[in-house]
Amino acid sequence: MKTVVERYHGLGNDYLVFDPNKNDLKLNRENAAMLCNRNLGLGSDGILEGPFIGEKHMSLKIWNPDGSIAEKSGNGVRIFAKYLKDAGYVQKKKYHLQTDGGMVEIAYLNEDGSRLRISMGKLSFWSDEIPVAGERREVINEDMVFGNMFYPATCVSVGNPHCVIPMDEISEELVRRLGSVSETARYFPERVNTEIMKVIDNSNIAIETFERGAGYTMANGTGACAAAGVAYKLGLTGNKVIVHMPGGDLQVEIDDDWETYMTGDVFYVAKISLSSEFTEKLRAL
Ligand SMILES: N[C@H](CCC[C@H](N)C(=O)O)C(=O)O
Repeated sequence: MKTVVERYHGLGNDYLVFDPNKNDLKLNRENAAMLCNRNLGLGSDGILEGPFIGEKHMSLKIWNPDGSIAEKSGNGVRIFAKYLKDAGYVQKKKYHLQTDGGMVEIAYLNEDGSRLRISMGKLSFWSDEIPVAGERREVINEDMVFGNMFYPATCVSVGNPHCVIPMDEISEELVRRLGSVSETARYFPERVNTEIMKVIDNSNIAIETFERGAGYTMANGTGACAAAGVAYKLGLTGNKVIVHMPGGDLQVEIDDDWETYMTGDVFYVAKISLSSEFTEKLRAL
């Protein structure tokens, strides 16, 4: 049986969709990492495995390129929803999708499903829900030491853990340097996604992101929601912001009980058929 995957990206954050209903290869942390390897495999910021058809809802499994599992991915769920439409799994314009980080609601905004609005669930700043080590508290503007410097960190769960640091100037170089330390810092029992954030005005922010289990990426959907939530929590912006990232923009809206909505595009790149030699190599891992 040929192993076939589909490549999509959301604002340059690229994913492979692996449908277990069409492939007999079983994914594990080793072969998922090999598939995502940009030299030895296909290269990707992660794998979206599914759909798993449940009684009431479909679900997916999100693999990071280091082989770890992510509870949620914002670009990932937009891409997966586009795949579900492309592959004929869904006819509705609105439905719920189950992730390990909670239920999200998908809404297609155009005919081909390339523009979507996702309700990403409720943000939580509570340490035990992110998680952040130490006594239970909201983790707001806490001085955290990364490397040999203090940074004012506000941490938030979007279903996956985020550490957001407001800065006057942001850059790829800075988030790579900081994120490679913060990802595995002692504060974060389950590691963390790091976003550095520049507030432009009351309805615009810019971020650079270093993802847990993936490193630097051109865009981060849950990261955009996390940064917008932190900017709003700190009173730096209103509840509707455009999040500017190197790969493009996402619109984020936060309602009164911290339910968060993300609107953005995705792009279908290719259907890829793996060689039998590579499939056998993956099967042996
Ligand atoms: N690496 C992240 C998951 C993907 C996040 C990002 N690609 C997104 O679009 O939300 C984690 O381990 O939590």
